[in-house]
This record gives sequence, structure tokens and C-alpha cells, in this order.
Amino acid sequence: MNYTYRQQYEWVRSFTQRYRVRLSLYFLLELVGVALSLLFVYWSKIAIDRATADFEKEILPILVLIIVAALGGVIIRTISSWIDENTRLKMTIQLQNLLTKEQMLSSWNSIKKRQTGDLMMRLQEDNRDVVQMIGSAGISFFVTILKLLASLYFLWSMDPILAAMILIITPLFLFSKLYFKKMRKLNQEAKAADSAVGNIIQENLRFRMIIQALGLLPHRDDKLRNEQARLLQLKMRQINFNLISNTTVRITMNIGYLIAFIWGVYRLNQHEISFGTMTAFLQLVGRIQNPILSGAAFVPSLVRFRVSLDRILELFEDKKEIKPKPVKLESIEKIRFENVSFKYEETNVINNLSFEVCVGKPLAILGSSGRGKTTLLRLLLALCTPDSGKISLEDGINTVHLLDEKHRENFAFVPQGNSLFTGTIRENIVGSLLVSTEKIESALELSSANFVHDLPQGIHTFIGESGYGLSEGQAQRIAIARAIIRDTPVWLFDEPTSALDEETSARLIKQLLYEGKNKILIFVTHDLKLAEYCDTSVYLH
Ligand SMILES: Nc1ncnc2c1ncn2[C@@H]1O[C@H](COP(=O)(O)OP(=O)(O)OP(=O)(O)O)[C@@H](O)[C@H]1O
Repeated sequence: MNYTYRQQYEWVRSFTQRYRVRLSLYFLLELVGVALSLLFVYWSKIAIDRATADFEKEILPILVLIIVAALGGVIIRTISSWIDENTRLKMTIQLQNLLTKEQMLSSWNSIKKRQTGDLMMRLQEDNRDVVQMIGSAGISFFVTILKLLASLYFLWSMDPILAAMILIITPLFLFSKLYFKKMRKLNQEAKAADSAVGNIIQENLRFRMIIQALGLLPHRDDKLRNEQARLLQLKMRQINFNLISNTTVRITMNIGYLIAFIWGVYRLNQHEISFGTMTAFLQLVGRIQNPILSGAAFVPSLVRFRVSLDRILELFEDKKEIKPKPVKLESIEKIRFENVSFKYEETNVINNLSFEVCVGKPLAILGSSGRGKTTLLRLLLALCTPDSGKISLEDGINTVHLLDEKHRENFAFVPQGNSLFTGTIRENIVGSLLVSTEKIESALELSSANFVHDLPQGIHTFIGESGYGLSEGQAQRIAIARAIIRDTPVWLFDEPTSALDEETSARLIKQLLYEGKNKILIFVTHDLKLAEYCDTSVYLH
């Protein structure tokens, strides 16, 4: 999506609000730097004129001024660089946090739309391009323009013809709309290809064991290489385009320098200017050419910035969940589905479903694969909302609440498959809860996860990405302990016994049913034995 200058400006304005003082200070120091560099030229001219003058004039004070200007310039640059680096670091972190939080709150549909590799590219590369521009390059460019104008003015006051000649050969094509458009399109394509490569690398690394086991290495390798070849082609087009523009700029710059030199020598020869003016000429031409060169380098980074900001603003547009204040109910006696229908995009998954589940009467949700069992749990967790019908909760005082996100706190959920995070077992179970060791022990006992005590580091055992280091069945039981340690009136289990042997499974279910006798228990399962333990069942066709 292409955002307008105005939309981008508004976002930058609000994002930089808290950095205003720092950015202003940086700008001010850069300005002082420019002033000192021009004073350096001016005083150098005076010093040379005095040295070559026929009559005696004091040189020492002017030399002191030159040294002050040179040293002052270095000190000012050091301070401004420090402010610049520090501000950009802070901005990068802030933007990263903002975007991560934003994505964590994404609604179900948005999550599906964005792949992790692409998101990582936006969070890192695009973030860097955006911060680079608003934290320093933008200000530097502004200072550069001022520098250019001041130098031109200075040159104009010494020799208007030369100033005019230099201006005329400035390569204005860099600021043309066509150039911008072409660069923007190239950048957009290259960034999209970058994200595609990121997605493949991220998946390759995440599923490296599966890829090895299935012998998919050559296929995944080919896929990555093809995408990289496309990226390389696009990047090379970008590089060629930049090279041609930069070479044109350089050629015109050299012509400019030659003109200044020949013109200066001619006027010196005619005794129309002094040696000091000639040196100032050459220095000023350099001081005009450098800003033009940085202007040439600025244009591609401005385009990159705009494309990156487009990609970041897109993330802010993703549909988010509105986080209402959580409502924790003392108890939930009943959950009722009334004529609930739901579809993902065009596929109907749940059709006109009605049932109820009560405290102490565990429910099994059955049905063959792809019939919508997990979807039903998503509806209960308000991760998605019914297209028609309603889901309500009845609390202990017979009040009926229409289910939505704010009730999520009342549900403990054990997802299908391995859902553990990198960290210790304790960290996985407890998260940010404040719980006693006894409570952790009883959660482990209840979820038949006693095997933890046999591990050399017990509950402090570190587990890798996606539960690496534990068996599927062990990871599943840790996930159950993680859910039930949260004291909630409803427990939801998605295939809790799929990776367990019959004996462990039977023991676990009996324990859960006993411990959850005053709660609402819902099991999504293919396990008919587990279904037999439940008082009611819903079969999805
Ligand atoms: N995010 C999604 N977007 C679009 N369609 C989806 C999405 N998630 C699931 N589906 C589709 O919805 C249907 C029901 O999926 P669901 O995961 O609820 O089935 P399930 O009964 O739990 O299957 P299983 O027993 O295999 O776990 C499937 O046809 C699936 O393709």
C-alpha cells in the first residue's frame, strides 16, 4: 500500500513527539558545525590574503581563530554523533516494541495474513530504514541544504558568475517525479523479495529436523535459491540504477570543479581576485559539491524510507483485538451455544450448532478431522466470533453473559501439539503468576508430569525452541500443568492425550475429572475412551 506524504508525515510527527528536544539539539549542533566550517573558509581566506599582502598585517590572531573553528567543529560533531546514535537506538527499540505489541494483539485473520519471516524483516530492516531517516538522515539533509545555500551565498558574494555556473549544472533530474516513481517501485519489489527469502529461511530453520527427516533438504534449498536469485536480480537492478545516477552526479561535479578552477586561474591571471579568494573559491566549490553529492545519496534513502514506512504502517492497519478490561467470574455454571454458525472466509465450518455444557458434567467434542473441533475452542476463547447465533455464560447467580474477549481470563486452555516456549519448565508453567512451590508441585502431579523430578535439573531444566529436549507426551503434560495452575472455572483441552500411552492417558483423565469436578471441562478428542469418561458429547458432522 502506498501512503501519501501527508499520512507518513502525520505518523512521523506523532512518533517523534517524545524525541523533540534531542532532535532539536542535534539539529542545532549540526548548524553550529556548519557555521564553524564556513568561518573556517572565511578566516582561511583572510589569513592567506594577509600573508600574501604587500603590507604587514597580523596573522597570528586569525590563525588562532582558524584552529578554534577546526577544533570546535570536531568537538561539536562528536557530541552530535553521540546524540544521534543514542536517539536512533531508543527509537529502534520503541518502534520494535510498538510493532511487536501490535502484532501480538492481531486478530485471527491478520495473523494468517502475515508470515513470521516477513514480520521479522519489517521489524528489523524496515525499522532501521525508518529510524535512520527520522533520527538523523532527514535532519542531516536539512542541514545539508542550509549548508549548500550558505556556501552558495558566500560564493555569490565573491563571484556571482561562478555561483550561477555551478547551480546550472546541478543534476536536478534527481528530484524528478519519474525518478522517484521508478525507485519506489524497485524498492517495493526488492523488499517483498527480501521478505519472501526471510520467510523461507525462518521456516527452514524452525523445521530443520523435520526437513532432514523427510529428506526435503534439496527441495527447500532449491526454493531458497530461487527466491534469492530473484532478490539478487532486483537488488542488482537497484544498484545499477543508483550507479548510473551517481556517476551522472559525479561527472557534473567534476565539470563544476574544473569550471571553478579555470575561472579562478583566469581571474587570478587578470589580477581580478586575490590568492585568498582563489583558495576560498576552491574550498567553497567543494562545500557546494559535497552537499549535492549527499543530496544524491539522500534521494535513494528517502525512497527506501518511504517504502519501509509504508510496510510498517501496513502493520498498524492490521485488524486488532480491542482489549476490554478482563472480567473474572466467581464461577461459571453453564456455557450455552445457540444456533451458532461460523465460517472462515468462504468455508462454512460450524452450522447452526446448539448445545450446553454444565459444571461437573464434562463434555467431549468429537468428529472427524477438519470438522471444526478446534474452531469451536477458538469460538469459546473469543479468538473468533460467530457469524450468527450466540454463545453465553451463566454464572453462579444465574446472570447470563454474552461471551467475548473480556471473559478469556475464565478459561484455561491446552492447545493441540507442542506449544512450549524456550525457557525453563518452571518459566513455562508459571509465566508471570505468583505461585508457591506447592502449587507447582500439585499441578505437575495432577498433569501426570512427575517425570520432571527425574530430570537432573528438575523444574529448572531448560527446554529449547518448541519444547526441544522433551518428548511430545512430556511437552503435552507440561502444557496441561501450565493450564491448570491458573485457577479458572473452565478448562479446555484440545487433544490432551494424543501423544500419551493408554495407561498414562487413563490416569491423567481420571485425575483431571476428579480435580475439575467443580469446573466446566471440555475435551476435543478423537480418543473414544476419553469420550466415554465424559457425561455429554457433541459430534461435529
Ligand atoms: N485460520 C483458518 N483459516 C481458514 N480456514 C481454516 C482456518 N483454520 C481452520 N480452517 C478450516 O476450518 C476447518 C475446521 O478446522 P479445525 O481445525 O477446527 O478442524 P478440527 O476438527 O479441529 O480438525 P482436526 O481434528 O484435524 O484437528 C478445516 O476445514 C480447516 O481447513
